[in-house]
Amino acid sequence: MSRLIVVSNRVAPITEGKSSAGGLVVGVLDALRETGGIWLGWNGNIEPEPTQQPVTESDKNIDFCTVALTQRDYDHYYRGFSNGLLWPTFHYRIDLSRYTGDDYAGYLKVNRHFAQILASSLRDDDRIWVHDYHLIPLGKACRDLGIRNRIGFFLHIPFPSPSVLTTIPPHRALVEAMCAYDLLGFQTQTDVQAFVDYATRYLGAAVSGNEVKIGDRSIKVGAYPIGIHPDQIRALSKQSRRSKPLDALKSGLQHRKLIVSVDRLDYSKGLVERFNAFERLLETAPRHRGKVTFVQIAPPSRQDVQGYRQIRRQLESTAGRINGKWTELSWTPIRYMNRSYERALLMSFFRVSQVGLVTPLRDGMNLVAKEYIASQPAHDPGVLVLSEFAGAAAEMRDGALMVNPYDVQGMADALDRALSMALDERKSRYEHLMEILRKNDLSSWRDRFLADLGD
Ligand SMILES: O=P(O)(O)OC[C@H]1O[C@H](O[C@H]2O[C@H](CO)[C@@H](O)[C@H](O)[C@H]2O)[C@H](O)[C@@H](O)[C@@H]1O
Ligand SMILES: O=c1ccn([C@@H]2O[C@H](COP(=O)(O)OP(=O)(O)O)[C@@H](O)[C@H]2O)c(=O)[nH]1
Repeated sequence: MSRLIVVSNRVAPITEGKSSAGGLVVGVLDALRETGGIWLGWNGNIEPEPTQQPVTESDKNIDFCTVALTQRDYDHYYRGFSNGLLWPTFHYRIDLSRYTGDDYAGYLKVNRHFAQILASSLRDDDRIWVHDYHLIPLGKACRDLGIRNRIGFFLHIPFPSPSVLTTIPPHRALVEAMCAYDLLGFQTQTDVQAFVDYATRYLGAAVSGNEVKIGDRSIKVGAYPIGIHPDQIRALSKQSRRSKPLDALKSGLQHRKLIVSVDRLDYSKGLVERFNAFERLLETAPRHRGKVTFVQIAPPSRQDVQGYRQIRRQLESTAGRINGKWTELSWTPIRYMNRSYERALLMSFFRVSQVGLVTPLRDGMNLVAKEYIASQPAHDPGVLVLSEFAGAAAEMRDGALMVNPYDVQGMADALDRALSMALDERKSRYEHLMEILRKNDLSSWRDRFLADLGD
């Protein structure tokens, strides 16, 4: 039978239950658990010499094949080109992006290395599914080694419009490399359109239906919004209902309402704007003072990449300023935590909250938005306040309260509306959203992508 080989920079921790604060790992692990397969990627370690032979650990039906990176590769490939240039640019933060030729060379080198590792154990009928911006040139590197298997690529982050993409010096080489894949998957139709716009304008592509023709190559493109397993999340949200952390959260609340947010500590997530919106709510709707607590869980991420330390300092000072001004002896308005929690616990926090506040400035999808809804009790659901710039907005705009994350007053108004919403309206919004989450669940993401990739 044909094997499925998944390749991504980050690979799930093999220990069940260990928290992993990133949507790619969460989504791919859940999807692979059902089909089984091989998952190749970086093990998160730095070693003096490049790994020639990946270490394989098997867990049930998945073989995890991982390699270490050298310090130099980590600096140029992960920290430099991937997270110092591609991440900010693809999230429209060209002010934060830094290009160097050495980073680009290191990025290509690691991609070639991954291709060699793949080539060494590949069977003719294996299907290869490559994930995310770290590995854009992997398909081309495979083709250069003579690999003819079906290879699909899924981008978890937004694909920027051509005017932003072209700020990347090797933009043309990057997009040409994408054309080595048989199928290109994006989170939303907006991302697909941005890719098609670039391909037609800069590469002379002709588009017909979901096929993009460039020279003698024909590539399928499509939107495959990543989902969750809503019923599993629902079950998870109830699993920790008697846990100590949940008890501690509830006893700290003292029956106040709860607004909750969970994000990696990333400048793309709009945290400062969100803190300011919560303060604006306290200023403009005084009835909420002392009556609502905002819990922000923000595990540190990519702390050695420029831009991330700055956002951390900025947030600490914003939270300190707001709490300094508004805290009373018996109430702290913002609880800001730089730590991660196991997913089951997070879901139980969502379940007891009244509002899920998800307001990224840009986001490929944002699984937290989907998990928030799936965790709600059907008889008394909370309200999702969602940024129009999250990929999740394409599916969830009719059930969530939509906001522009740059509009502090607009977000404060949405919070006020969410906190005051009548039960009937909350229920009908929740039911509508659950229907969508069930229809576009994680299995359908995987199955649609693999069906289009073909054998
Ligand atoms: O691996 P890290 O550098 O620690 O970063 C964590 C992951 O962040 C990004 O996740 C994205 O994928 C999610 C699932 O599709 C999506 O909902 C979210 O909007 C994206 O930001 C990144 O794309 C992953 O490669 C990282 O592993
Ligand atoms: O402390 C944490 C914080 C986040 N997550 C999970 O990490 C994922 C974050 O994915 P999302 O798509 O929202 O954003 P990303 O971090 O991938 O940009 C979600 O499944 C969260 O439940 C977690 O397990 N523990």
